[in-house]
Amino acid sequence: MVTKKKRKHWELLWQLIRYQPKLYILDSICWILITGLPALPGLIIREFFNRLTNEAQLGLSPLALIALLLVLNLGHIAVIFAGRVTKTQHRFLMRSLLRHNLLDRLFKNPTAQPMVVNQEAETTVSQGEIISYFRDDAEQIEDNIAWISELSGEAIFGIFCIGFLLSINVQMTLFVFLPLVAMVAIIQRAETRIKKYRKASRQATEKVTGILGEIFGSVQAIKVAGAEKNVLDYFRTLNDQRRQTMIKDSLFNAILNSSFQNMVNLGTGIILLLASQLMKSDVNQLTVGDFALFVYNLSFVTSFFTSVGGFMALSKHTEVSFDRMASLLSGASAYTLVAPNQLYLNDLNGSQKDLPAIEQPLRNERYNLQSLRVSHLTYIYPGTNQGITDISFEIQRGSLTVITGQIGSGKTTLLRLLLGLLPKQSGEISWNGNIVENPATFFVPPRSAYTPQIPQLFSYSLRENILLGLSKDDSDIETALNMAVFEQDLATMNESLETLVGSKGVRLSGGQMQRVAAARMFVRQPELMVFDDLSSALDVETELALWSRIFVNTEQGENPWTPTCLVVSHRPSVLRRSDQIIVMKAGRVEAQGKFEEIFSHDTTLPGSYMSSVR
Ligand SMILES: Nc1ncnc2c1ncn2[C@@H]1O[C@H](COP(=O)(O)OP(=O)(O)OP(=O)(O)O)[C@@H](O)[C@H]1O
Repeated sequence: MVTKKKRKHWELLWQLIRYQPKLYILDSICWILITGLPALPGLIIREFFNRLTNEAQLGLSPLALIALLLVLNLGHIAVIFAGRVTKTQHRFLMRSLLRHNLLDRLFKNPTAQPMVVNQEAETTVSQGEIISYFRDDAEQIEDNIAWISELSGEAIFGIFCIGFLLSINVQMTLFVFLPLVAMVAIIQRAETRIKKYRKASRQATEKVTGILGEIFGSVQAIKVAGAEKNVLDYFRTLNDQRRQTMIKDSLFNAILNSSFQNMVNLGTGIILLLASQLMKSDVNQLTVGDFALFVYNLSFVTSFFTSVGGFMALSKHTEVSFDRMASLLSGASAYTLVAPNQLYLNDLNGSQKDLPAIEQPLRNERYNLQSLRVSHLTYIYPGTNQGITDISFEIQRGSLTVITGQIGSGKTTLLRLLLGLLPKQSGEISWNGNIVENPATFFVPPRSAYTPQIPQLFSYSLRENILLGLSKDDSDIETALNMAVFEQDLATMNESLETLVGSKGVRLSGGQMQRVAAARMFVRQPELMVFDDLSSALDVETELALWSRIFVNTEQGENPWTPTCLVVSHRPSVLRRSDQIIVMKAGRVEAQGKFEEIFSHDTTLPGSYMSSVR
């Protein structure tokens, strides 16, 4: 079991390395030279000392040897500079690829809501918590990749130096391996603890970033409730927990690193004692130059072994990071994280590939809505008995269907289920008599568009919020805004379509946000328009004007369009002008039909609800 997991983690790292092989090789060459070039002065030092004892082999003057030393050091500085550039570029690519792939996968979830799978159970991850995955875990994996090329550089010269040591004295060299054996044994024994501490510290960080996100998202609510002290106390508790787990994690790491360092130092001490004995003895005598070279090379070998120890611990942390990121993939393979997707980032020369054109939705007569049928649709929220059960209805082209009912009766759940934003547990949806297999990918423009109860706007201009990458003329945007009854609001805005709406549209009123979101739908001219409770933010006249414009204006002009509307509403005026009403109660359809049929005097609907719509 353990072996399988280990292999998998290495396979993922290998996939990442293969993403940009040329850059990786260039970077590795730089790092081989950065770590390896300092080994060469050892030869010069031996020559220098042997010259003092008249045992030199090359016959170079001391000045020439010093000049050679200088040239080597200048070359070293040059490769350090090049290595920094390649390393930064490569690290950035690795981190970006992981983040891109994780984000791409999250967007593919029907709800685009991050969910983490832990022990078979799925739980949502808040916007604040997700930062820890995108920042800390991606950087951990990036660190591991960076270490591989640095360690390969050290390994090549480590082996080269071991060769030298062996050529000088085999017996002494064997002691070099003792610390390495001990380090491997320690890592094997400490594996569970390394992972446990790292997992706990990541989870604690996740909680802190999570609460920070929630605090900043609800400052007003906290102030209004006078809950500042309680919130800060809770924040402090989470920070204390984080401090404790981080200290454990860092301390354990530091203990491991220092024990590796000390083991290596002890090994070096033993070797030096042995060397002094050999230098004194008649047999196997070392020259002063040999000894100088041995000591010089020994430092490379020992620092390489210390790095190996650190690297083994780092790899365990990387396994934790891969596991954590993979838990967000909703069952997709961990390979999704390392898939070689295009990133469109600047390369080493500063050039960048052109971004792909945004796919413009194509209208296709074949998809024109004639009828939409929903049969026996059911969804119960996991772990609860809330949701909707056995919902059936049919919608005809060009009609207005209103879903109504008391709060919590399942109206939003029904819309979300129909649009594939929740996975249906049973039932069927057919579009023109054909079963819709995957509603999440089917109910998109130009087939369908949706405005949720709380519309999502971005901190861009009005134009960008409406188009979201779509290519349309200003006249189309203005027509859409006009249909959304926004023309008077637009006239008061100095910057017109270039007006910035602020983060999440804070510079707009609730009603303006709703109508901008509606204009976003209209500009796409979808066959089916789904609104979740427009009435909540619009006054009666504005809403009536909006419905009249939808059904009057769309049949005229250059591009006649026959939209079909499915809306949640409680407003009597909308219920009256609808073609069909679906009344929900406790997750089921309580009544269905035209206004007069449903709200006649002998209705069985609850009195309070009846009086609210009459
Ligand atoms: N994510 C969720 N997890 C668990 N239960 C949920 C979830 N979302 C909604 N519910 C429950 O499902 C039921 C239906 O909720 P839904 O939001 O569909 O009602 P609604 O009719 O749209 O309400 P409102 O008129 O207040 O918008 C409610 O009892 C609600 O508490």
